[in-house]
Amino acid sequence: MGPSAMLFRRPHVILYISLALAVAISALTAAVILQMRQDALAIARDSGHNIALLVERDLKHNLDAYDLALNTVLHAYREPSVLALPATVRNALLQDYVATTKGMGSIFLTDENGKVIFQFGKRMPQPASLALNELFASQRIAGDDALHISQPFLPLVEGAQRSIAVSRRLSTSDGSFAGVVVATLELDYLREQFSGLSLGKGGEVTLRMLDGTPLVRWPVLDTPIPDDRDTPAFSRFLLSSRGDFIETSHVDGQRSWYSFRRVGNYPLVFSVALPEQQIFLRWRLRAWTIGLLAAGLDLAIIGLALLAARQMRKRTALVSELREEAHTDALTGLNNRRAFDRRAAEEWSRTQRSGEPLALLMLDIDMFKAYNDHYGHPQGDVALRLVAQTIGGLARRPSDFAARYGGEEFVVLLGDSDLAKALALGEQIRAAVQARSLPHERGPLGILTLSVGVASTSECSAGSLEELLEAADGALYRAKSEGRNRVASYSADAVAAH
Ligand SMILES: Nc1nc2c(ncn2[C@@H]2O[C@H](COP(=O)(O)OP(=O)(O)OP(=O)(O)O)[C@@H](O)[C@H]2O)c(=O)[nH]1
Repeated sequence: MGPSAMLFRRPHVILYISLALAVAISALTAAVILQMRQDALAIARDSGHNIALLVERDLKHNLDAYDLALNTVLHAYREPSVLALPATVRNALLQDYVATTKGMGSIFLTDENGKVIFQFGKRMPQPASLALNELFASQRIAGDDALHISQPFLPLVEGAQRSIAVSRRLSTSDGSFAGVVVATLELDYLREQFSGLSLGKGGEVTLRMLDGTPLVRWPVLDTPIPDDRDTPAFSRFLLSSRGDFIETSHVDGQRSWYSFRRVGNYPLVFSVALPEQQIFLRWRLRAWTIGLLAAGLDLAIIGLALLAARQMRKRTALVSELREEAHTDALTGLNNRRAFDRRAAEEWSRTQRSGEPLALLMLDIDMFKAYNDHYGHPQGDVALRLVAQTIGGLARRPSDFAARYGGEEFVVLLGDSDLAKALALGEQIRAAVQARSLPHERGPLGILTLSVGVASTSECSAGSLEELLEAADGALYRAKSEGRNRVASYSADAVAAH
């Protein structure tokens, strides 16, 4: 049997195959969607890293330049030969050094009393109006001349912008306080730098001091930059010099992907936050599209398989119906002549091999032409059905095979039956038909009867199926000629007459 024939016999197999296919498609789709999600996160992560890295390097570079400017001024004022120069020449010289720093508000140097000795910049702070008293006081008591970054402040100068001050302490040779050198950095400059970053919708960058003081945020908020020093996100900034993590923002309650870096050795931390919703926005759209397509495909496959299975079942039912019809006599419901021929040939071969006897009954309704003529053809059909029913009801063993041989003639094939058994069944059938007492005016007894011819290989030496048929037919002829309504065997001695 070929694979397609096997499928036709088992339509549920196609359903199982389609289900397996649908499951495989779903699993593959889920794997692709998950991979795409990871890719989306990886892209956001990379872009966060890159932004943090580039900005951190730029900030560090800028602060290093500030430090260099402070040191230049500092060293110049420790150098007697520079100090000997006229103030205008000295200042012009120094200006050239410090003018390269970006975002510079101003740079100035004071003596130990806060008196400005050198100053340069767009907005010159007046010593009396310095909002840097605190810085000055803390540098006075500081034990070293390390770089100090101040809290943000607004210089008391017209047009000044929020700034931070980067300062170093001037010490005399014995280490006592000799003044400060201070450079102010306008935070707007940094904001401007940050504004050029491409962060996507909802993304933000923030520069904070390590004590949590926010300095610059982009995009700019309408409200002051939220102080988030007590948030879980900020506490993670303190754990290491760089890293990334997902955390819920305390500002808008959104989960965001954070990437952060400390700015060199300065007490500053720069962070990038990209909202998770935004990171997965495109992925979500694609995932839905792919997911729906896959679901549609699954449904189509299962639907088609259901349809095909239904068609196959219909076809199988039709085929068996046709097969049944091809072997059944339409009028009586008994096996037809073709079915008999096939079965008889099979049985003949089987008994030839096994040596078991094979018997045959030929049955013919008596004076049926007269019955038809008298009662009409339709009633003749009724009688035929009744006789067929009687024969079928008695030839019930699995090895019995009853068929309509043609017209008003029937046959019964009896596997593993000798003549005695066959005669007994013939007699049983004859008696049963007689017992029905169907009126037949022209019949031998005034009721419908039949004659039976019997032959069995146990008694006759039939060399072929045809010879066995001929023997049974001959016996039937004898039953008819000897008066009808009787059973006769192929030999004259075995006739049972009634
Ligand atoms: N109603 C009906 N009659 C059928 C059918 N097939 C055959 N016959 C009739 O059966 C009759 C057979 O008659 P005959 O072969 O002459 O034999 P008989 O009249 O039975 O006489 P004996 O066999 O000698 O007893 C014919 O009249 C056929 O028309 C059928 O399907 N339906």
